[in-house]
Amino acid sequence: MISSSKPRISLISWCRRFGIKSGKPNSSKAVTLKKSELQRLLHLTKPEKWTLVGALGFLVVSSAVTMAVPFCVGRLIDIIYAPGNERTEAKQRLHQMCILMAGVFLVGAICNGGRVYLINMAGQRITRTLRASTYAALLRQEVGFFEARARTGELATRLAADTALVGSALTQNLSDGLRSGVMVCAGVSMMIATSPQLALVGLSIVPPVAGLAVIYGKFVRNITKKVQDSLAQATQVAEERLGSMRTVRALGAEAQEERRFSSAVDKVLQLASKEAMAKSIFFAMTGLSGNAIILSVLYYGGSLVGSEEITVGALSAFLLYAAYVGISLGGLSSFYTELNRGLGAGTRLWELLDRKPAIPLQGGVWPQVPPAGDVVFEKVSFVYPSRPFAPILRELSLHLPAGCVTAVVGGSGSGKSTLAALLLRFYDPTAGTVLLDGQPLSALDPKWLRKYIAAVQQEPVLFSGSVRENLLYGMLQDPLLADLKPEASEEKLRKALEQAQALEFVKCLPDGLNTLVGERGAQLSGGQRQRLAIARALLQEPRVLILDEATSALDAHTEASLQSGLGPLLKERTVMVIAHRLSTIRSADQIAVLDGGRVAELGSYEELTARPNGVFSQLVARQAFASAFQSMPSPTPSQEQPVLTT
Ligand SMILES: Nc1ncnc2c1ncn2[C@@H]1O[C@H](COP(=O)(O)OP(=O)(O)OP(=O)(O)O)[C@@H](O)[C@H]1O
Repeated sequence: MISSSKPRISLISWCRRFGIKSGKPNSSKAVTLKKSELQRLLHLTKPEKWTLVGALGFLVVSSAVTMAVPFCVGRLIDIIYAPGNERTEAKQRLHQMCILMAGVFLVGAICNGGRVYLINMAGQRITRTLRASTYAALLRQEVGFFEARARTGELATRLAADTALVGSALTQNLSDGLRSGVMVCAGVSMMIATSPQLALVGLSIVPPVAGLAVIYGKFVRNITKKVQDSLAQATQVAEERLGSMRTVRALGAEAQEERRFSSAVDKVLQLASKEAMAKSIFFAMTGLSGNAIILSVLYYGGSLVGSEEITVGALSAFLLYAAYVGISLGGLSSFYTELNRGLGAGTRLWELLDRKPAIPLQGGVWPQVPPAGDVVFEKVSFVYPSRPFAPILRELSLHLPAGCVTAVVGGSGSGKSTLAALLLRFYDPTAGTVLLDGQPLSALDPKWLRKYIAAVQQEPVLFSGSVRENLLYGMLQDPLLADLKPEASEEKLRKALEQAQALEFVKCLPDGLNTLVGERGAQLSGGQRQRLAIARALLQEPRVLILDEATSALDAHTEASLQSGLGPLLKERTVMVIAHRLSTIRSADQIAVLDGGRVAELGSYEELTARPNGVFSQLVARQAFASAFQSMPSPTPSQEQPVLTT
């Protein structure tokens, strides 16, 4: 005899093996089936309610047809086994019954097809809405959110896979589950109506299977979240590497990348195999239970037929109902599995959809007049959210007077680009304030702010599309830039390109302004990308312009003509120039030298070079020494921006 404690021990070890703790709440990362989450998931179906009601109607009819089959088959068998003296009448009834059944089957098939179509359409629409709102939620997040971890690939997976999982869990799966539920209820009722004793034998298996299903469902929810997480990590690895193919090739890192990706997908496989193991145990047990029912019903039913308590037809109908109930119970368990997978994926999506960005996209003071452009950094301290223990700026104070060109210089990593990022309000300072015309940036509407501040970043990015689309990027749809609509005139485009020294090369492109630039502008040179980015910024006609190493990829001649072309334009605005080549900032109104997270020196080029031991003088001296090597060819591995691995 098996002791009563034995199954408990094996169940506990089974649970442990799959990371389910019995009795106590699961680990903090575990997903529990909360009523509110289920409600939220179901809420997504609201816009599709009429489609789903239609599908439900079809479902009821098609299920009724299916459940009528065993009854009809039972009657047919009894007709076939009719005694000799009733044979002629039986033949007629058989004929009528078959015609009736053929008609009913046709209706059933049409309803089933209709159900599947409606459900699929509803599923696709829910997935579409979910994708769009997740993408919108992503776009609302502050810049720091995307840097917290290397996560663009992960986010792409959420957009593609998690949304599809939730969409199908709510529609296809819900419909199949409902169908199974209806069939189980109807089948059980018919079993009881046909023979209550037989029904008792047949249904004795349901309670233990239901218990198993609860444990299994909990496990599937947890493992789905883990599988989706590790899949997202694998996608992240692949996306980053494939997007930087030149660097991978130049450094001969293909084999290393192959191994890295293999180990990432190995993790997915490990988790998926746990899931498969649980699935196999569950399905094997439910299948075995189903067959055990059929066997015991046949055995017990046979004796009932022998004692003439039920007919052969009734036993056949009962067996068919039992089989349908068994299949539908299997369907219900799949429904339960998929619902839990949907919940697992849903939890990850809610995290994104509910996240409030640290810096909102809009909201705040919207001044009626454009700013004069007076910028003040007042005792600004800053650490990056992803590196909270590495202070970059320490109580830095700096005034950028309106209409003046301020150059910001300093050693590599001294915080120059960080200063620009704070001015664009990509981040908020951890202490201190950045002011524009005396107003803290945090009080101003970020949309208003970015209308008047433009930046040409150190590594300007162009998107796949034409040169024209890139120049007008962000302007076409923005009603705030109405003065540039419709599509900044050709003349304006031409002028901006001319000022950015880009007109000549754009003219030489195969389709001029309509030439496609490739992914991230890969079909253009670094210098061409920089000049297009400058033209894009000029088109915006900003009051404050940030040029962060904006001309670093240009040859000395093009850079000089660009500077002389830009000269008059820069006079009208507040300009922050970040430059390594110190010779290019001679004409700046003032130069701020960053060192140790503060402004170490401030003055004109002449004033600063006049201080023999000053930080700026040392920078100039070091650069003069380095320029002695300029004529030597640089060993740049590729044209791609230098890429570091995560
Ligand atoms: N997104 C980020 N997350 C965390 N740390 C960052 C981030 N960006 C920059 N840093 C760190 O902040 C410091 C300042 O970087 P920043 O880009 O402002 O320097 P920089 O003076 O512009 O350098 P360079 O002249 O080399 O471009 C560096 O130590 C850098 O490692």
